[in-house]
Amino acid sequence: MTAAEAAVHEAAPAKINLALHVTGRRADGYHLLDSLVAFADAGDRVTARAAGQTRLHVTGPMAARVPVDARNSVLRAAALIGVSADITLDKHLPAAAGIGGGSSDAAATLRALARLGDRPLPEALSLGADVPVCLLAGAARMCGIGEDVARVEGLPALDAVLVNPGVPVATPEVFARLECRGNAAMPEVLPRWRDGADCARWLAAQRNDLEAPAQALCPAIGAVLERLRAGAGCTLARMSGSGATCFGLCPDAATARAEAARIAVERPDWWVVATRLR
Ligand SMILES: C[C@](O)(CO)[C@H](O)COP(=O)(O)OP(=O)(O)OC[C@H]1O[C@@H](n2ccc(N)nc2=O)[C@H](O)[C@@H]1O
Ligand SMILES: Nc1ncnc2c1ncn2[C@@H]1O[C@H](COP(=O)(O)OP(=O)(O)OP(=O)(O)O)[C@@H](O)[C@H]1O
Repeated sequence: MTAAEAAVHEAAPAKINLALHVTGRRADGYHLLDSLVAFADAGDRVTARAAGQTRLHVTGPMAARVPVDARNSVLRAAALIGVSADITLDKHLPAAAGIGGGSSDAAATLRALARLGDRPLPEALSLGADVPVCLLAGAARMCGIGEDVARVEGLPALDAVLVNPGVPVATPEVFARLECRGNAAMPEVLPRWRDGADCARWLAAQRNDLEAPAQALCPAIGAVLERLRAGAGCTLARMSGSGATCFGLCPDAATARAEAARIAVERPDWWVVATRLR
């Protein structure tokens, strides 16, 4: 088998918290969550080839934003699974952006190295609270501190615009600024949404409890939400994770592309993509 044939590719899609309710706090300071999570068709890409020693190469438009040493979530994941490989991370997602870039890269690395080394997937929570849901990489309800993940069947595909203002936001600082830590969970049983519009209406009654503390820390989030709401195309605009990326839901792909084009012209310094969440 040639080296090219031995290459294993895994997508590392952006994680979007369609709703993120903070329902409590554990004694160790970690917060209890109830979150509806979907994944975009935009993301990073991990390629791994068998090698005697693990090496990481980072390429792509966002490569300069991530560490290339042992702090990189890809190398942390490789160490956890214990399979050595030559790994390329093609980085397209902004870092520290609330869309789980590092977590999705870690999950993609685990999937790739499990295939390459014929190993079972290890317990992933030790790599970060978002890594278990990123291992699933499909619509899910995430509870506990992130370890309790259940696939959600029947989430309609949602056309969306993702917008990041280029300001990194540190997740611990956002959680630390939360004023209320005992908020209501989502309904115990999720509805059967008829279509994307029905889902967007339901989501409008849910929340991201981290939006206010993140906005206090990073006022650019307010500007992003304001731009998403300025056009007629988005039926719902909300922040993902601990920010600063926000998403706008649109009735169809053409509207998402048009809204993305409008915002990219208004704010050429922002990261803007039209995508589909599922
Ligand atoms: C905000 C979310 O992105 C929502 O999906 C995640 O809960 C955060 O996931 P993550 O970045 O993978 O989180 P980790 O790297 O494990 O934790 C970063 C920090 O966020 C805080 N943290 C994270 C998850 C959680 N359930 N409660 C917390 O309080 C803790 O201060 C922790 O030190
Ligand atoms: N592969 C990676 N991609 C992005 N960031 C990484 C990576 N490895 C390590 N990091 C570091 O992790 C930190 C968090 O980045 P990440 O993109 O995972 O945050 P996030 O999008 O806020 O994640 P979450 O939504 O899980 O909170 C950054 O400060 C970055 O330096």
